[in-house]
Amino acid sequence: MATDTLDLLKDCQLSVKQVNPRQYVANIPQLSALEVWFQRPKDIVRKLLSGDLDLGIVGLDTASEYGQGSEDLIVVHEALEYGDCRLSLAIPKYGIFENINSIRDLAQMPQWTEEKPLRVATGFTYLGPKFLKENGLEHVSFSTADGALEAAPAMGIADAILDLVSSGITLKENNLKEIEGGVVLESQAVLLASRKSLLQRKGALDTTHEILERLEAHLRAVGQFTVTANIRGSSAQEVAERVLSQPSLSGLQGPTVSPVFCKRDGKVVADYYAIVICVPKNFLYKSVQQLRAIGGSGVLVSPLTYIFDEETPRWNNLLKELGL
Ligand SMILES: Nc1ncnc2c1ncn2[C@@H]1O[C@H](COP(=O)(O)OP(=O)(O)OP(=O)(O)O)[C@@H](O)[C@H]1O
Ligand SMILES: O=P(O)(O)OC[C@H]1O[C@H](OP(=O)(O)OP(=O)(O)O)[C@H](O)[C@@H]1O
Ligand SMILES: [Mg+2]
Repeated sequence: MATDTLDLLKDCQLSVKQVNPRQYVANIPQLSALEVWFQRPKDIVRKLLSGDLDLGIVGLDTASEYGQGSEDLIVVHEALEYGDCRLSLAIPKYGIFENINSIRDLAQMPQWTEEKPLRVATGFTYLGPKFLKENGLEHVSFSTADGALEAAPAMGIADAILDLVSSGITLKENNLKEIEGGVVLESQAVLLASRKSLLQRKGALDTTHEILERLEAHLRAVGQFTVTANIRGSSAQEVAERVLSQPSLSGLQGPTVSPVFCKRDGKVVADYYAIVICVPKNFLYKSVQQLRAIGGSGVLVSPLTYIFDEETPRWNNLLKELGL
């Protein structure tokens, strides 16, 4: 996730300057009051809790596992849109599990007793037991490892595993399957803060505000295109009405309509109007079709870099969360 994090910050014009890759401290020239430290994900959460870090970027899975519901940990941005994965329970496809397809089926298997519990291998020793208990699995024992958990059932070390799944390829290659109701949480990269830092450390809240604004402006923009087109019409009002009659053309705040002037018979007239709208990327083709349907021509599509709103909803949520 480190590379994706650096790429995201760069896209927000917050380039992290690291002297060399073996140095764990760096800076961001645009944010002079900030110091960047490269740490293992779990250590980032631990150091937020101990007060050694003010802000951190990790997966929600790591935040939940090592944050353990602490009141001092605040999720400032819950969807940085990378590091997508889920924490999920998986069992072998074969043997006694062949017809087990849900966590209910698993809980109802007669095999699990106090003497011979369901053996689960997981690195998530806080979330794992909590989840299985909440799902009615009484007789469970846990073992832990730092990686390659998918090997545990075939090695005879465990009956099930609880680990991160993204494409599902690792599970498939190891003859394992996920089951209905077995997802503990959906995860992606999040921006975390220490509540104490934001309330007590001078400048921490201002810096968080700036980072949050840049992240939101960038992430809002990546899903959109700016579309401009020329439309023949009798007035801006009439063109706007035609544009707004189409479901995919309303844009962020309705269309901008400007007259396109030309000189005819010595007079300056406007027969055409230029419209500018923002369009979600997945609606692009539909929007182009709708523009054509209302007489649009010369459709230009450009990427959007930032969308700065008046104020970001997440900033207001953060202030509320902090009681400010
Ligand atoms: N296969 C995956 N696809 C997408 N995201 C993943 C995947 N595996 C892990 N992640 C996300 O990346 C985060 C970091 O995982 P990763 O295993 O890369 O950390 P690490 O640097 O190896 O740390 P550690 O050594 O503590 O395991 C996870 O917490 C999770 O949010
Ligand atoms: O569903 P997939 O796309 O196959 O990805 C899932 C795998 O990715 C993670 O492992 P990682 O590569 O981080 O190795 P590790 O378990 O040794 O940390 C996770 O622990 C799974 O093993
Ligand atoms: Mg890992």
